[in-house]
Amino acid sequence: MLAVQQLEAGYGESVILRNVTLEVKQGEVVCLLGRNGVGKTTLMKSIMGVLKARKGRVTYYGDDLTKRTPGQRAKRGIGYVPQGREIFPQLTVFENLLLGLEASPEKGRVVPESAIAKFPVLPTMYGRRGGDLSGGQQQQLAFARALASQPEVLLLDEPCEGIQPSIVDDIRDVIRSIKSDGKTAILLAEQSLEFVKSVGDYFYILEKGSVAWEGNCESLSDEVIRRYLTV
Ligand SMILES: Nc1ncnc2c1ncn2[C@@H]1O[C@H](COP(=O)(O)OP(=O)(O)OP(=O)(O)O)[C@@H](O)[C@H]1O
Repeated sequence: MLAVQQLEAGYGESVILRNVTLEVKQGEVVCLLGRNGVGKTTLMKSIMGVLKARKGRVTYYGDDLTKRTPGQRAKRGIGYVPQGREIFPQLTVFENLLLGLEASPEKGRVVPESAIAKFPVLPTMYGRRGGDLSGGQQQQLAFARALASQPEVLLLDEPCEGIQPSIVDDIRDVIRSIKSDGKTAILLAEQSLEFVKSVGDYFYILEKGSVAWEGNCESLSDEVIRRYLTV
């Protein structure tokens, strides 16, 4: 459903991604792996349209999104949980959630129960400012905010980074439950191989901004890990 074809992207004079091609299918969790700085976040931003592609294409059900704005991509069904979460610190938890509805194709709806039910802690803190939440709570809020528009594709950029183990487990359960409904595709940038193996179906490894290896998560061998992922 989501395809990236021969994508090139970068910042200023520097080219970060070169000739990246990948595909994310409905009901699958596709993992994006690679050492620090290889371009995982840059790829996420390019798919979302926060960063413009210099070459290549991003398509969704065959529809070319490459020239579309991030808002248009969100309305088309792509949800994004950025690295670092990007919660609005001065807004309340509830207001942060309402902002997720801005990406919804139909305006004026309420935040769907399905988004909230996955994070039962959030309704207990609706009136608190986003900036006063712990990192793990902010991550849950960012995730629920992305789910508010009921996306068909979810881009998750290192959702477990700096998060306490109990919340990592909660996030794993949420990803599994989304996967089990079979409707949503997930692209997950992740450093933890244990996490990848517990939720992932397919993986792509980036090295120097290009896809260096890909395969089913069960086939992720120690040799591939040593060659492309060990620091
Ligand atoms: N806004 C920016 N301006 C210039 N260079 C940038 C910018 N953001 C990232 N880079 C550079 O692009 C390269 C890829 O960074 P990116 O954040 O995409 O990697 P990553 O694989 O997500 O790394 P990490 O696992 O550490 O998050 C790095 O060399 C980084 O320094």
